[in-house]
Amino acid sequence: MPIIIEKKKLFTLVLTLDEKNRKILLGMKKRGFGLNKWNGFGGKLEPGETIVQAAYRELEEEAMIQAVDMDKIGINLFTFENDPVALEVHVFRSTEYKGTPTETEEMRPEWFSYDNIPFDTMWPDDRIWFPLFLKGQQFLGEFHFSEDQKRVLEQDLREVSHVPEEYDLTQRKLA
Ligand SMILES: CNc1ncnc2c1ncn2[C@@H]1O[C@H](COP(=O)(O)OP(=O)(O)OP(=O)(O)O)[C@@H](O)[C@H]1O
Repeated sequence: MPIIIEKKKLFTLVLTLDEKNRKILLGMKKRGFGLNKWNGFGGKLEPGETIVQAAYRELEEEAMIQAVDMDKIGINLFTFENDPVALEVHVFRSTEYKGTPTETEEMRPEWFSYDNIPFDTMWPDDRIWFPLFLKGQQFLGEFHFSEDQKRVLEQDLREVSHVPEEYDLTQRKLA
């Protein structure tokens, strides 16, 4: 079946690392899309906001911390069987922050060792691209999901030396 994209929605996803202690901050999603999964912090853009602004804002709203640094490390394009709306998720890596991670209405934050990331309770694409993310390698990913959002049916992940401003849909690998 061809993968048809009629529309895409932009999202951010920020993952905060404690590189010295090889730990990553994840949040348990308490409501909405991705409920009961561990994930980074992020969400949709607000009107008039840039992708980077949205990344800082969502981290602050959901984990109550302020990133000091933030590097865009990759973009993942998610599609779902029988759904023409693609999610374009801009992934950021942050290694320094101010404040204390605190539980909010949306997320319960917790630190995990790099060797003990709870992939079984995360989006199934995460275990595929996290290895590149953790070592700081920039990437572009495409993941096509089953209609029930439980399984990755097709995937393409590549390393890049520059992450573009937006995903060029004409260069898609899965189509
Ligand atoms: C399909 N595979 C996926 N794998 C990993 N991460 C995924 C994902 N699909 C979406 N994501 C992320 O999940 C968050 C949803 O955010 P979401 O709660 O919908 O956004 P936002 O906070 O704006 O919503 P509300 O304010 O509650 O409406 C957001 O970070 C987005 O990047």
